Amino acid sequence: MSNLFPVKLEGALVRRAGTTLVGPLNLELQANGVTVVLGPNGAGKTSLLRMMHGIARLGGGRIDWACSPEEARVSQAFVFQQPIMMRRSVLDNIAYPLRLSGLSRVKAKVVAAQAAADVGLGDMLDRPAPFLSGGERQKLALARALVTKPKLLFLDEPCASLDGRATREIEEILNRAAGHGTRLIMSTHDMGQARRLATEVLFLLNGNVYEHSSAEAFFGGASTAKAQAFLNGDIVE
Ligand SMILES: Nc1ncnc2c1ncn2[C@@H]1O[C@H](COP(=O)(O)OP(=O)(O)OP(=O)(O)O)[C@@H](O)[C@H]1O
Repeated sequence: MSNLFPVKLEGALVRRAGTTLVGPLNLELQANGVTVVLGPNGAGKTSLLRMMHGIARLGGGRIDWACSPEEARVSQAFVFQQPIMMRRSVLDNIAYPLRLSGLSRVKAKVVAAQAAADVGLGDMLDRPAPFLSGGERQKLALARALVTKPKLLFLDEPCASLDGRATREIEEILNRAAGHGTRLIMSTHDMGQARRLATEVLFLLNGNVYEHSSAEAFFGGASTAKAQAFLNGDIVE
């Protein structure tokens, strides 16, 4: 259970060069579950996640967490589609956020080694991150994000361009994290993944939330024609 929630967005938007990328959005998310953000290319999925995480500047409106903004900031992490790694070992990459949070070098390495083992990288501790495969790199990104035990984890298409096996392994890690109480908000283009992981769906179109419903309701028959067309694999604009 997380004390960041409910989070309320009121008129929240992101602008870039005079264009509104996402919003204005009114949205309330509750403490439990896995929110999957769906929508066609350019719908604003990445912008929404970045706005909520505070790495895209709020150009209007507000985002109110159930805790202070500072507490919300330190309680969340973000996994990017193309994770940025230090050109150092797997262990050093995972230990880095722990060192930043003040843990001693020795303690950080012990905790990081366990986190690496938890995502299946236990036998690659000394391998330089640039030498990892795409799937291994994404597991490293997850270990690095989860090692500080965030209450909320954003993921932007975490399995894009990964094969079925790597995707399954990543989903197992995400399920475990969710089971341990980490709130997940993620975008994906993989409808199978959305069905497997989502407890609720945010369907975005043209920078706005077009549908917000339980996964059961959404996949059972979306309530808007455009969401249903998207589910059917049609081109939606
Ligand atoms: N830095 C930027 N400057 C200008 N426009 C941008 C910028 N980043 C995104 N956009 C535009 O904002 C809109 C929303 O982009 P966003 O990446 O949030 O969509 P998305 O749903 O994540 O798309 P995709 O599925 O293709 O990743 C798009 O039209 C995109 O071209």
